[in-house]
Amino acid sequence: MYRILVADAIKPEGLEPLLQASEIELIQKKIEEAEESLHEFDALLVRSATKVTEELIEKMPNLKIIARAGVGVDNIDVPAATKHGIVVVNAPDGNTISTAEHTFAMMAALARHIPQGHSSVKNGEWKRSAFTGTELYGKKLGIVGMGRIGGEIAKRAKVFGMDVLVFDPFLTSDRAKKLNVTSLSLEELLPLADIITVHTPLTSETKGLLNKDNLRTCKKGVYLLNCARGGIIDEDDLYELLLENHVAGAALDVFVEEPPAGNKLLELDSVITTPHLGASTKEAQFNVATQVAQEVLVFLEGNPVANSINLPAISKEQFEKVQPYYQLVKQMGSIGSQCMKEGINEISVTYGGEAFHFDTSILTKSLISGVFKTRLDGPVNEVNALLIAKERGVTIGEKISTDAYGYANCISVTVKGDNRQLDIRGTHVENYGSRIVSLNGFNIEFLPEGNFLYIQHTDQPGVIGNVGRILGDDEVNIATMQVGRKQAGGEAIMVLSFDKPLSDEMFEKLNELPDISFMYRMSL
Ligand SMILES: NC(=O)c1ccc[n+]([C@@H]2O[C@H](COP(=O)([O-])OP(=O)(O)OC[C@H]3O[C@@H](n4cnc5c(N)ncnc54)[C@H](O)[C@@H]3O)[C@@H](O)[C@H]2O)c1
Ligand SMILES: O=C(O)CC[C@@H](O)C(=O)O
Repeated sequence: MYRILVADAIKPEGLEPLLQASEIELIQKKIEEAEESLHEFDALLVRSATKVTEELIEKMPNLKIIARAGVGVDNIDVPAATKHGIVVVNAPDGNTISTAEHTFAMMAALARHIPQGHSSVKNGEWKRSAFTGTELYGKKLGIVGMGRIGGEIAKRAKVFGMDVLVFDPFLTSDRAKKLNVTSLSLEELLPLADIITVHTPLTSETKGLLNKDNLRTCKKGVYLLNCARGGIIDEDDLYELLLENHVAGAALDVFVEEPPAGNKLLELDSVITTPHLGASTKEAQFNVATQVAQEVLVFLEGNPVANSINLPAISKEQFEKVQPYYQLVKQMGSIGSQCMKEGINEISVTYGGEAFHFDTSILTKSLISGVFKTRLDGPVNEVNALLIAKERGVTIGEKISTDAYGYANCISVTVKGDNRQLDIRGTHVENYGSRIVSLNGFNIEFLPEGNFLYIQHTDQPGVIGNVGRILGDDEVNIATMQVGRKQAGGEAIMVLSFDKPLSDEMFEKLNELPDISFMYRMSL
């Protein structure tokens, strides 16, 4: 049974996929109200009100996924979630249209002084000339951040007869051409635009992206809009430029502090505002709730998510290609870790054969998580595997090769410590399953599932018999046994599997046998 905490107001109809699922309990409570039971939740669903800090994450040791019903994840400490192995997903396009429409409504309201006119009439006035506005037609609209929302605004601006200038360092010339917009640097855009609207995420680079220094290069009388995140236009600088009438007016849906109690921008008539309503439509709220509900469900069922912030995005099609090897590499990592009784300096993997014509990075993450899972206490998974390896100074190598050692596909993993190294090879055969086919250069074949004993010994009569006898005397049943050697009379290996893990006592007894070089227990 998975327990999901819905901590913000998320549209209940959108949560239907989770409500319909079996083995899922959905609890709608604010964090403060759920304080006593935070440790029980597997998933957390939020909008922008809940601040998902590292402190909160630490109070939720069972948490596996954080879902943001919306686009911006600036209310979530993503690095902390990553460190704790928690997947973060969002709903990237469910509210695009609503936010673009809201921005457009704000633009029209700004240009025609609609909120001011509205208040004036309600106050019993009829001041027509005081609210003379400007047409949008023929004006130059500067869009800063040409992603999903920026793109929708550009389309609407074109229909209004506006000339669209955009600044986005990541915009390709192809997309600019398709949208029929002029791509400029910020320095080029600012002096040309009559109206500027920002649609970037809030990051360390975009905080204060528009400030008094560069806004002074704008035309006097420019209009500014921020329906993205508070702080992209520096609030103090904006206040100063509005007082000077250098900026004629600003439309703000978002603020650095929300609600913006005491914010001096609210004192100015030239500022029109809404309480972070960009995504507040029935349609957008249904879309984002459905998107994240589906993502959480898919994730809890063990399938790949499409909109993760801290995992490589992987499509269903891609996952079908990756899936057969996903568990195999994790088990190979686990074998490597359990057989290396010392610190690990290096993990390298080669994906051999025709099968690996896809992005193998998720497989490498699965391998690394397999290595560390048996060594670390906390959560270890594909989300934090690379970070854990980096923190421990472990070098990771990944190669693709055409050589599959006679198999259709073959994954070779080497785990190196200060003094030793272990080489493992595995393959996957359709309708047959995964097998380990070589350990330390010894050909062998076993299914990597269950409790194992790996014994390296001298190849001579009696060794296998002795092992069998000691186990038999203590009524330990051998489930399977595989042997391998490189040459007669040299070193050889045995891999035995048991229904239960081998006891310490039995391990010691076997270890005392003559002609045994070393042995390891593994649970896979
Ligand atoms: N007001 C609301 O209710 C509301 C609703 C939805 C989204 N938002 C905000 O709008 C933002 C944009 O949403 P989106 O769906 O268009 O996101 P998106 O990821 O599709 O687009 C963001 C664009 O910003 C660009 N960008 C990044 N850094 C930049 C920089 N330094 N300078 C210029 N451009 C830069 C990116 O290249 C990208 O094209 C979100 O991050 C969110 O914070 C607000
Ligand atoms: O939850 C909301 O209404 C705001 C969402 C919006 O800011 C977003 O980033 O998607």
